[in-house]
Amino acid sequence: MTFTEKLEAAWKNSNSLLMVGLDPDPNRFPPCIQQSKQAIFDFCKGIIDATAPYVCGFKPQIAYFASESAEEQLAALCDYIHKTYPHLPLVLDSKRGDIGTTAEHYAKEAYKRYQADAVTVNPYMGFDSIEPYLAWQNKGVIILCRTSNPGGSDLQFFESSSGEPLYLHVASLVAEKWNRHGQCGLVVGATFPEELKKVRERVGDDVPLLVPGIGAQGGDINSTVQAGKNTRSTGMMINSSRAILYASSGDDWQEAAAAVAMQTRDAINAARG
Ligand SMILES: O=c1ccn([C@@H]2O[C@H](COP(=O)(O)O)[C@@H](O)[C@H]2O)c(=O)[nH]1
Repeated sequence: MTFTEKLEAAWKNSNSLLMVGLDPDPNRFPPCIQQSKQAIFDFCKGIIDATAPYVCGFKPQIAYFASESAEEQLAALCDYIHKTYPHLPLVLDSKRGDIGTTAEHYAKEAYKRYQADAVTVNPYMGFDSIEPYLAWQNKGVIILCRTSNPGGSDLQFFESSSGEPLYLHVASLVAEKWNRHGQCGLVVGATFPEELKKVRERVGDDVPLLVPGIGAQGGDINSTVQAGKNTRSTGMMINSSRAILYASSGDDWQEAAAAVAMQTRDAINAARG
């Protein structure tokens, strides 16, 4: 099964466009978890089990694991997701970008070591830096387009000679040239619904958008869904990390995370119409 087939099935069967981001920060773990030798694994597993009924997938952010020398815990977590929730796509957020020979190893890291269904990548070094990911024909390649952070405008709004901003050029390149196996997606922030709408118009129905920026970054759910949905009222993995992970720092952390995930899914679904 390809990444996009798995994602389509998850959207339909879970009736959810919500993706939960796994950004484990040990300083914010509840006290009952902090003593564990594998606290990062235990915390993320607790969040995954609590929120799985409400999501279309999970997005671990590799930096949170690597900075704590917890790559083995990330690998164990990815294995756990695959075995326990085989219907839910796993998107590794690593935003890699390098020359082809090195990119081959980043692709192997994502798809083999971590068994990711898809990985985020940075397009700034051009097609030969993306090509090694495309060699894994069933796997997803989710390319940064219009990121959610304020500084994203510094470069992504830079205009080409045709007057087109760089982020739209990236959207066209991906949709028209790079998407060889139909497994490419784009990252577009919920904090910029106008640009999200332009990207959706540019790429049509079949390029999935990974949309971070609701929750802790303040993106509006209704505007996000109106701007980014496709004609089937799907097409997005709308990510929320901190607002769900740290909904409570007490003993009720799992219940609180589940409640926020359910509310967020319901708000997204209400906006889908
Ligand atoms: O443009 C981007 C691309 C990726 N991210 C990542 O998404 C989550 C957002 O976390 P929140 O706590 O929901 O703000 C995080 O892992 C970022 O690295 C993004 O925010 N914007």
